[in-house]
Amino acid sequence: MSDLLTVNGLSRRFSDGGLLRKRKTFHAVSNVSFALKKGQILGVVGESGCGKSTLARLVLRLITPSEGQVTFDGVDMASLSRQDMRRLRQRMQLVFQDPYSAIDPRYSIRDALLEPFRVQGAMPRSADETVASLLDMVGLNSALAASYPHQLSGGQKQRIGIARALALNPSLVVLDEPTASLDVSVQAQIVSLLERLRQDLGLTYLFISHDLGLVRYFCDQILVMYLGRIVEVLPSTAAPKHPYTRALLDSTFEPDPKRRRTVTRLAGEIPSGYDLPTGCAFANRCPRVTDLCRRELSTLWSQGGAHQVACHHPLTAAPDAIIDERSVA
Ligand SMILES: Nc1ncnc2c1ncn2[C@@H]1O[C@H](COP(=O)(O)OP(=O)(O)OP(=O)(O)O)[C@@H](O)[C@H]1O
Repeated sequence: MSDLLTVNGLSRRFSDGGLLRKRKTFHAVSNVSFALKKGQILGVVGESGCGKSTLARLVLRLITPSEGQVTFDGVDMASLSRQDMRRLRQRMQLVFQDPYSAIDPRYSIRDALLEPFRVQGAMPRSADETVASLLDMVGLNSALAASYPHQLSGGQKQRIGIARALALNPSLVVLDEPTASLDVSVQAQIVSLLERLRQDLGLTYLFISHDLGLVRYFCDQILVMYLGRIVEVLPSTAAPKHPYTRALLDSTFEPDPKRRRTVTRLAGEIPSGYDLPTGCAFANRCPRVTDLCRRELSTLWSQGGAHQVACHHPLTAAPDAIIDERSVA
């Protein structure tokens, strides 16, 4: 399987609005590299503010990188003219977290679904048929075409958001927390819809979430981000080796009491992105920290196969072996 998307040494810094001499630089994404194969689902996980959405916007070139390169299907996106970029955009689409703000409340569902064609200046010959087939694709009745967003439930709106993203037949879909604003039962329906669409349409997903449990269930490969950097790259079935990934996993809900583990609460504050520490950014919260961690940042190093970790003292025990005795009734 060939790579659809490759990202090399991608960084993005933001300057605050201070006067020139006092201006401070915020490191939102630092030196991120990965490859995403056609047909695969890559999860990007981390706490709020770790740079997930900035990474998504960089990949889609909605913002330009401070450094680094994004290659889509063999084409360096920085080399494209505006017109070529517009053409390429059809092949990479974004599904937003908040379906409420993603659809203009003044548009009927029909108009919302036809908008991508209008923007590209390529209206379909039979607009009604196109709208009906998009609605059918996401499991909605074609009668909804005449409705307005306020008449729809959150789940229905997210289905419209997905249909709109798929209208122009993209290859890559970036899903930015697509289920975060939905009820748990609706979340499960949206995840299974996304899985069916991926199989039926041969889509490739970049799936952004703060929920490691969901990412492990849905994705093939996972990138774990902490303060703008990748701290671990792991296949979804692998046991985490970075203490941060471990702590994220421990904080997810495990319905099976036999597999339930001790919940480790992360102590300490996330350092500021204005003032990155020299060593590991997780050092002040890490139970395994040593002087080496405070002094030197570990590069990502191989743990066998596709598994890589940026940690001087990676974990060795399998996670599910660590069971909280108190929770086993
Ligand atoms: N245009 C901007 N100017 C200044 N800082 C920004 C800008 N965009 C993002 N940031 C900062 O970069 C950091 C990363 O933000 P980002 O939205 O990528 O994180 P995230 O992991 O997606 O968080 P969340 O899950 O809360 O959406 C945040 O601290 C944010 O304040």
